Amino acid sequence: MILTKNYEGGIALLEKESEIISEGEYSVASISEYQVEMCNISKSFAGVKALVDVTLKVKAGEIHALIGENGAGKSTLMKILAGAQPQDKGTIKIGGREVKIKNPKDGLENGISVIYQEISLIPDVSVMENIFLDEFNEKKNIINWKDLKVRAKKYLDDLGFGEIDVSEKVKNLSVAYQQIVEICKALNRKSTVLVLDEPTAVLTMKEVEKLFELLNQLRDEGVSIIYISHRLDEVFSLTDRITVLKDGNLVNTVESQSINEDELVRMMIGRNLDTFFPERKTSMGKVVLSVKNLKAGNLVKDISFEVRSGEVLGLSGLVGAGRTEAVMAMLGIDNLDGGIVELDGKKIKFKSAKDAFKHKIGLLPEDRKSHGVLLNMPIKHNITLTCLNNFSTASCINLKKERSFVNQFSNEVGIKAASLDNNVSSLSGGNQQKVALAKLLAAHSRILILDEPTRGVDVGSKTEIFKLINDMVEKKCAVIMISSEMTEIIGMCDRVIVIREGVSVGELQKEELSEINLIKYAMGVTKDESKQN
Ligand SMILES: Nc1ncnc2c1ncn2[C@@H]1O[C@H](COP(=O)(O)OP(=O)(O)OP(=O)(O)O)[C@@H](O)[C@H]1O
Repeated sequence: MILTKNYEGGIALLEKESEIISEGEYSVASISEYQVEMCNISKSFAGVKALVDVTLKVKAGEIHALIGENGAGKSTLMKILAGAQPQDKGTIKIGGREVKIKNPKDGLENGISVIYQEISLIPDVSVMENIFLDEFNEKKNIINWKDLKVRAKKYLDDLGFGEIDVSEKVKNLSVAYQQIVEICKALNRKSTVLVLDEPTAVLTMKEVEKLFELLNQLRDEGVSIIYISHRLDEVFSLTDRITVLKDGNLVNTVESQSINEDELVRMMIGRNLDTFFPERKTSMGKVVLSVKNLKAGNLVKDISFEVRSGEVLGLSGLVGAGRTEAVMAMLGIDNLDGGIVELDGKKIKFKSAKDAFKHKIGLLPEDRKSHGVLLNMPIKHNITLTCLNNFSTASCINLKKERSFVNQFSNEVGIKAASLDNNVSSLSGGNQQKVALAKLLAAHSRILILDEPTRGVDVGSKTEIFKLINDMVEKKCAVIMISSEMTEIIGMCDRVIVIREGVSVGELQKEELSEINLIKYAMGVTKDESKQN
């Protein structure tokens, strides 16, 4: 297969070089308006209809949003396009020509690159090796490391991420930086179809801006971009057309300019959304947890905060500011190099997450797949893992009691699953996140630390999750919430500590919370100046 430009600036896929007549002109009978045509695609997993007769058509030089509730079938459709999963039925055309994409190699050869929600880089090798991985093969046994370094650096500089060390192992990078490395890898493949699954979930506003600039640039170069997101503001600001899926079915494809947010939400969830941030009765108690002058590794230099029972404390800041790292060190998961942690006014040193859990402190980790859930265990066991004692007598689990709890609880959290006996790995990304949260809520912790609690969760379910958090807070639970979504911080928190470059630089009360104030603190503007706005 040969990928070449067509006369409209789009991309054509030719079988032989002889099909090219002159630049931009070739002897293929018909050239489709669409770069990607997935027609009547169906897919089932052991009785679960993930996709039913879905058609998706994406033009060259278009950013096309693919949206829908958790479990609607978005990732499955993209996995089929990339060759990660076979469809049961339906055809795929790329550049007007029908193609059989049987495996990921076929996907790559057809110019398709997917950046999944869960990063798929090799953690133990360097940034540059990950970017150029496709270039390593047995024929090329001499690697020009100097050249790789220069080229990797250029990609990162061009994207505005020159601070990433190309020789650093990927596992040592933040999730946001790992995502940038994934994008560099796709760019190096000269992909003509780029799929991004929730790419901004871990990026801050500044990084999102940079990413959007890059995506607009790629669109202008004729790349077809399929953009999966639960953030509707992004969908409107970035994309040209939107395809909505619901329960595995196509609802519609519309021009982004032709629809407003309420109409889109109705298409997605089949109803209106009343209040996004539900009301909470606030009644704060005394300080339950406090940290002073926390120091850990290079990222946590001097962080102090305290949280009261019945309070939601936000930790805000740019990606890499040290929020997650501070919490990990506080709980003894990572090394704590200095500072004081107090629980109920008494000095304490947690040895591990398990130790913290014994003190009724629960953590919802940022990396759901590695730390939040046990993927190869049933959904029901994941949920009751933290509260098995409630259903056990004399080391025997009362299975009936356990099942009834799991049924009720998974309903409350809104987990969509064919059966709660299925493994968590069979769930969509957003539903896995809900299992991680359910597991934590079921433990009835008195202090909850939620790191990006609604990552990958659809709009309707976000509201449900906020209600559950509010219920816990009304029962006097103290919540520490780390979130890159500023609207979420503003809508949910009673108070916010802003962290910049490993230091807690400011505290904002509820009435002071605004995007502009949060950004100013995060970027280093003094408190008095920020309050004037
Ligand atoms: N490997 C699998 N085994 C069993 N069921 C699966 C598997 N992969 C997906 N499913 C099911 O297919 C349906 C669609 O899932 P998919 O991941 O495509 O949803 P999604 O729209 O991407 O959701 P999200 O927004 O949560 O990422 C879900 O019901 C899911 O549980």
